[in-house]
Amino acid sequence: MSYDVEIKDLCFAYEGEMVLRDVNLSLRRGELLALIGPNGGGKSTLIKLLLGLLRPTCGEIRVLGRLPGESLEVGYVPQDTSVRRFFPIRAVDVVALGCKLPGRRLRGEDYARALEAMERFGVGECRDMKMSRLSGGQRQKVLIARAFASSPRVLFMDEPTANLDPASQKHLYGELKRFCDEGGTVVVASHDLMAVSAMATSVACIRGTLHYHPSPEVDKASVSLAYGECPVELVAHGIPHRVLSVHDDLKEEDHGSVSS
Ligand SMILES: Nc1ncnc2c1ncn2[C@@H]1O[C@H](COP(=O)(O)OP(=O)(O)OP(=O)(O)O)[C@@H](O)[C@H]1O
Repeated sequence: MSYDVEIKDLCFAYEGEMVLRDVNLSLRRGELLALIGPNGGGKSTLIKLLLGLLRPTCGEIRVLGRLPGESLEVGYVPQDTSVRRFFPIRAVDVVALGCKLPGRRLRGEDYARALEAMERFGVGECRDMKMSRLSGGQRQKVLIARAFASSPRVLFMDEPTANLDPASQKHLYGELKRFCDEGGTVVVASHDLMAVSAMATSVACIRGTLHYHPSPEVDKASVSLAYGECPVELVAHGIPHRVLSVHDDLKEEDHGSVSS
């Protein structure tokens, strides 16, 4: 079985300080993984490792069978959408650059794809505006459009809905679901537990290490492991309910790592 994303015995330290350890994860094609966990839990660090922006301290990562950063079929939405105030790039250039292949100039076809994606995410009218003049939500939508416009097989998204209004969030979740139904694979970090649980096919709780759940229903014990003791309500299969099930005995899942 080949996986779109494979992580084996990963650990990572910033300047000697270990922030991720014993991380194992295997994602099949079509999977939409919601990455949840508290502030500082390691979600952004894991996404940066998947992108090749950081290198593992130990262990291995493969994305589409290659080292992180090697595949061109990977789209990314960063958590930080801020841009330098005086950086004079237009929104449409940001999106078109996401479509450009390395080693060649931007072409008309890149701009056509960029505009189509910008229209799809409701920022077509921002095409000629400088990034620094856009609102936080508009900037986020431009970066989402960029990720989709690059025709990815795999999308990594770090808090992509943080600046979006409810209608735009719903639209993005619909697009992500469609992307996965058509054979794409997504890892999305989010604090929006209800929404991600409703759209995800699997959930990983991360707080230093990773606890994988092959379905979007997360038991209370795992949420406690990830978040501490805060009460959490989740939506699974579109039906709101309070998560009550507890299993003391966390077990090895078939293709993820669950440790106690
Ligand atoms: N560049 C860095 N240098 C040193 N430590 C860092 C750096 N970036 C993050 N960390 C630390 O790594 C840990 C994990 O941070 P990370 O940003 O991955 O968490 P997160 O789950 O994405 O948090 P949030 O929900 O707040 O975005 C934190 O303890 C953080 O302080």
